[in-house]
Amino acid sequence: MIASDREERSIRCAPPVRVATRGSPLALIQTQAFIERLREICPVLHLSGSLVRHIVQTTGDRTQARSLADMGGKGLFAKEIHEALIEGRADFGVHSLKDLETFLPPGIALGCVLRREDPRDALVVRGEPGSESCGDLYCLLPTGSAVGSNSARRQAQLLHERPDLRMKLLRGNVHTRLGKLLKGEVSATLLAMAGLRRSGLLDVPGALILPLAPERMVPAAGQGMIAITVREDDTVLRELLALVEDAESRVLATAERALLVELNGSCRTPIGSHARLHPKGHLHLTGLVARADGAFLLKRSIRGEASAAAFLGTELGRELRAESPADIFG
Ligand SMILES: NCc1[nH]cc(CCC(=O)O)c1CC(=O)O
Repeated sequence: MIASDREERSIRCAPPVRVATRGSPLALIQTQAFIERLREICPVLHLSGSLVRHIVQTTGDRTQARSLADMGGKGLFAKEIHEALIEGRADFGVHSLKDLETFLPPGIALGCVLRREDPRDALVVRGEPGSESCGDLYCLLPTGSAVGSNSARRQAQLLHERPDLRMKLLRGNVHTRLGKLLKGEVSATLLAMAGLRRSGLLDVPGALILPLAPERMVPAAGQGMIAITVREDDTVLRELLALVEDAESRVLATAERALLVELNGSCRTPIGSHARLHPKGHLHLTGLVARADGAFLLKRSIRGEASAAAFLGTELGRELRAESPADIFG
């Protein structure tokens, strides 16, 4: 039984397996995490040459546009990776789930998600540990402080609490943004804990990292999850990915993304979507819709059976839509 199981698996992961990824430091770290999981399931992939990394430069990496939203938002980091799969140059694509468009192109499937890292956003402020004694995180920022962020979702939620803050665009990868903060270009920035943690940047002298509760700063759908894409018709590799999948994370991703499907907002509409599983198997989903200036902000939650993840996302999406001004998803 076990022997035949093994035999079957070794057939199913016949090398070489080619993994497409962006070349950013975080993308490479995430790709390494995927490769390690794959090798646990499929030891033959330890052999040299059995696993090939294919680095793809995406539109999102190339552009210096003012803001990614101006260029069409999400998917800008994924397009060339999808093309590599469709054209048969690679077998798997590695993505941050939150950067993956809501509707994948024909022929591309979401093969699996890996175990979720910390899904929270963090406010990162210049300062030394110990200076966060004021009781409330945001009070570290004097009135009128400049905060660097390109995310309409983060800006909206911060401005809703602190309309006095000034938002500045701050592009670049996690390292670049931290560098700009330390140089004094801005007083603070907002970053994903997952990116900071995976990049080993939780302990940077001069930068104080203050994680924000998901109820206060609702994360993006899929935040903290690595997603693997695969050709839809590649049944063999899809079965392999099913073994890599983290089932709980997939349930969370399903609920969070069903909300996006229902709202189908433009990439400029700030939308937050965050699911959690409670010990008795209940799923708790929080959704957020706002205007980028924070003047309008709507937050709602829903609870239900984890097996109804997609339904809960759709229901909460409907509720948010019904209560929002008609023009907000324009
Ligand atoms: N928008 C870029 C991006 N895409 C994924 C991450 C971090 C990892 C994750 O959230 O899964 C980041 C950086 C950030 O938002 O701070």
